[in-house]
Amino acid sequence: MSPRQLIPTLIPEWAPLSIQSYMREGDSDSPPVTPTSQTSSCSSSFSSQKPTYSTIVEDNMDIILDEIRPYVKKITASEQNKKTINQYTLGASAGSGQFGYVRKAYSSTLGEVVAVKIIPKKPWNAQQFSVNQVMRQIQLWKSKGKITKNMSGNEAMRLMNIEKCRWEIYVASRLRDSAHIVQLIECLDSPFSESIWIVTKWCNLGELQWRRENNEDILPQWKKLLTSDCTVSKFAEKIMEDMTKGLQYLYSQGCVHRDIKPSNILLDENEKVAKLSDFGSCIFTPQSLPFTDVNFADCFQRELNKIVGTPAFIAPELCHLGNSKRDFVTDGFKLDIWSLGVTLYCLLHNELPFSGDNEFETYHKIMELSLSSKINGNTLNDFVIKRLLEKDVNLRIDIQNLAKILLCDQAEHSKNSKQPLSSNMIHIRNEGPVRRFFDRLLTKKGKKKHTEKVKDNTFGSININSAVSSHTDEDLDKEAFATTVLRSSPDSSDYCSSLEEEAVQVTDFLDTFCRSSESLHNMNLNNYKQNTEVRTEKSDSSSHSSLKIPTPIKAVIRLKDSPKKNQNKGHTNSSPNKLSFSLTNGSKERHTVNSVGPRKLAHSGNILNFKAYINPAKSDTRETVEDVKTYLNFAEDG
Ligand SMILES: Nc1ncnc2c1ncn2[C@@H]1O[C@H](COP(=O)(O)OP(=O)(O)OP(=O)(O)O)[C@@H](O)[C@H]1O
Repeated sequence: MSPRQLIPTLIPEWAPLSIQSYMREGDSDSPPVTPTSQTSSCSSSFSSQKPTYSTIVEDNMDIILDEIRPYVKKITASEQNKKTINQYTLGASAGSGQFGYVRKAYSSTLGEVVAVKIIPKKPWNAQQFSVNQVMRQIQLWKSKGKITKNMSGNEAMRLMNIEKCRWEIYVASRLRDSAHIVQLIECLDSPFSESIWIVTKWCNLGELQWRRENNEDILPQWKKLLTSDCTVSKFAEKIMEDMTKGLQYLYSQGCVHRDIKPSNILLDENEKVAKLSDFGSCIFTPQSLPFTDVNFADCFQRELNKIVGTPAFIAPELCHLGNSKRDFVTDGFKLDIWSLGVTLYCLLHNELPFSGDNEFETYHKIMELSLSSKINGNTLNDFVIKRLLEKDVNLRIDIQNLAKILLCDQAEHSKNSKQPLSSNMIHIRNEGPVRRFFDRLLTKKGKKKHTEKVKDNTFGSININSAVSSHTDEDLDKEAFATTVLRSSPDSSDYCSSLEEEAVQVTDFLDTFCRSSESLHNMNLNNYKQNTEVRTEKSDSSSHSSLKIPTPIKAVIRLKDSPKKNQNKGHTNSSPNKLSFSLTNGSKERHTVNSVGPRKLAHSGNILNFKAYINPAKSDTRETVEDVKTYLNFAEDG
């Protein structure tokens, strides 16, 4: 009987043989090669490749592994029919994402229902990694001496996918101390398991839904979270409160989420709380990671300027593709504030604020379309539009101020009531701090009716009169905004005296992590949906697929879903499904990319969209080789 083949695992020492054939003899325990210590013996042009956030993380994977080890348990018992695995009895499917599917399960040790996310090690979505990405990764591993022999694309993709899971688990393990984050319980894996199993707390109401037939409809899910007197506005306030707490916690950990949207917010009826989930796009500031690198600050900065997330929720400062305003992002935390603003807007208006026929049109609207016509005198709505959906990143409210403004009443409450305010109680209360905040704001408005220009820091500098009664952006006193948003005003003590004045310090906001699971959202989702066996009724109300890609380059590589491909099935060989290649140098990579050919590329709608976006004056409907080059160059710079 031939021995069972070992499959790579989260914990490398569990399946040493599986990668041994790619490693230099006796090299498996050698320290990681840092970008700066690369030797000139690496013939590939990749040896001089600029370090990125992800390469730095990868170089320090040993440290990441040490951190996640306590959470990774070996699969010791599982049934063939997949009804049980270790102490978990699996139940119904709860939904699926781009990389795996989620099942409800019962934990006999915890005595409670949990969620189990099952991620196949070999990506089931063949488009999760582009050919380009896989080739680069193989070259990188080669240049660092981590592999010596050629590796098949499939094998590389599997290792890349496992590495992506390690990061996601690491992030989740760092974010376990907040009631507003979906908590990681543990992960299961073994050298014989085709999948990685991530166990988290169960959120019985599922992802946040927002689309409804009529604007004033209250969704059943909402009523379960906010049991009494649920209105659209009150529900949105509740989400704002919980998400502010969630983001405040992320900020305290130096973590930028980068994919805040309704489908990444899960609702828990028992705790009456909304929680943030899906940490695959998260990045930590260099200061908050347990390793250093001389290039880290720069790489973080570059990573922050990549388009990662979900197009409709991406902040305007990221949408300046291909022009001088790129590299605009220095404060990653404000990207999340914007996305929260979009989420709240969806709840309040039952529509996306910015939505185009393709991602580039969406970006254009995000940058150019004013929401001033949506200012309607509703305090919450106007606050969201003026402060969270402020296009100028310098004027947008930051998380410290948002938390200070919205949550200070809660701190006062706990101080005054002497009653310990458990997190559950906070959420069960009908009159949450946000409600009281807005009520108070309205009262204040009445009191200050005659004040010319109210410098009221309850709103972190918002001009109360204009926030409540004016209907245009022009009425905003931006200068007052800027000064009060950017510094913490002593006047705010009036309402926030019980709060710690100092937010947790994150020394600077440079840089990022290059997510290895880059994907172009539309193509990915379609393809994935075709591939997956698990079909669940995923609410259309909130499902917007993430763009886990710094650039649109995947459209070049992924021809699978292009109109041309549909007409002519002869392109299957260019599909990443069929990846089986090995590379020795960068020029060959170019060849491979070019061999896809401009003619075929001309059928990728995304290139045309990209072209129109970069140069709206040119209205031709055909791509030239130059267009493709521009596209690739842009992607390379991404
Ligand atoms: N802890 C949980 N409790 C309850 N339901 C969950 C939980 N985690 C996930 N789900 C359900 O499973 C679905 C899929 O979750 P998953 O995290 O795999 O994907 P996603 O976040 O929607 O997408 P992607 O990972 O592609 O960005 C969710 O939309 C949600 O409905």
